[in-house]
Amino acid sequence: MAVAITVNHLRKEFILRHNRALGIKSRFLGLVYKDKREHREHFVALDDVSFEVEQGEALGLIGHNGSGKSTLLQIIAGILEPTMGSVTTKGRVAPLIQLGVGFTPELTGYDNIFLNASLYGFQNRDVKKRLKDIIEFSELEHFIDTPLKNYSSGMQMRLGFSVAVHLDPDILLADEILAVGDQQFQEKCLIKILEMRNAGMTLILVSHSPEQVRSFCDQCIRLDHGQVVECSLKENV
Ligand SMILES: Nc1ncnc2c1ncn2[C@@H]1O[C@H](COP(=O)(O)OP(=O)(O)OP(=O)(O)O)[C@@H](O)[C@H]1O
Repeated sequence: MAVAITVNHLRKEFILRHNRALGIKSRFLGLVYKDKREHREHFVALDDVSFEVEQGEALGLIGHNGSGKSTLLQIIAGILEPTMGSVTTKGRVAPLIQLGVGFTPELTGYDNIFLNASLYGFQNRDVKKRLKDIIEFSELEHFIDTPLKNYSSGMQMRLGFSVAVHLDPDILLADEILAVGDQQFQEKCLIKILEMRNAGMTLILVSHSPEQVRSFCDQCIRLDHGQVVECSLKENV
């Protein structure tokens, strides 16, 4: 089997600023002297993370709040740069990571479809061929000429999901995005993901639902404070 995603000794540090405790004097001195300014901490969000996902395989990513799951997905999607390490992906990656990423609030749903698809490298003429299916799947026909800023979070998710899955991704990165959809739409999305998996798509699914991970994934990884902890679908999820 060919490998679709390789994550190689990934490390991500964020800088945390601690300036709440600074008194007026220190803040004043901080304006003049660099070393008196806020205290900065290098926070390690991902620590030496390595794994591979084969083509057509589905990996479940689990872990407590703040364990590094979204950070990892954003690095795989190319949205964030790692501090150290590397990621390679094979094929077209569709990141369903954060609501609103790749969309412009002032533009209508219709215009956002073209904008979002262009970020995946699609020409307008190719989008037009898929337009009917994208709008129909999202069930947003009535609101498609409304600016995105007037969409609810569930409506934004519907549009984002519909665009992503109609652009033939080889790899889908899904970060709890379905959580904001209503139950009927969630089920429709899960069926669509299953169909795409059957057609050979690779999937990374971040979820807090053990049931979802067990029914969708072939293997899983648990992150604990940014480190990979072994995880077995049968015993740990
Ligand atoms: N831009 C940033 N600056 C500073 N710290 C950040 C930044 N982004 C994420 N972090 C920190 O990195 C850690 C991992 O965050 P991340 O969002 O990846 O966790 P998560 O596992 O997806 O959490 P959840 O289950 O709550 O979605 C957290 O402690 C978070 O505060």
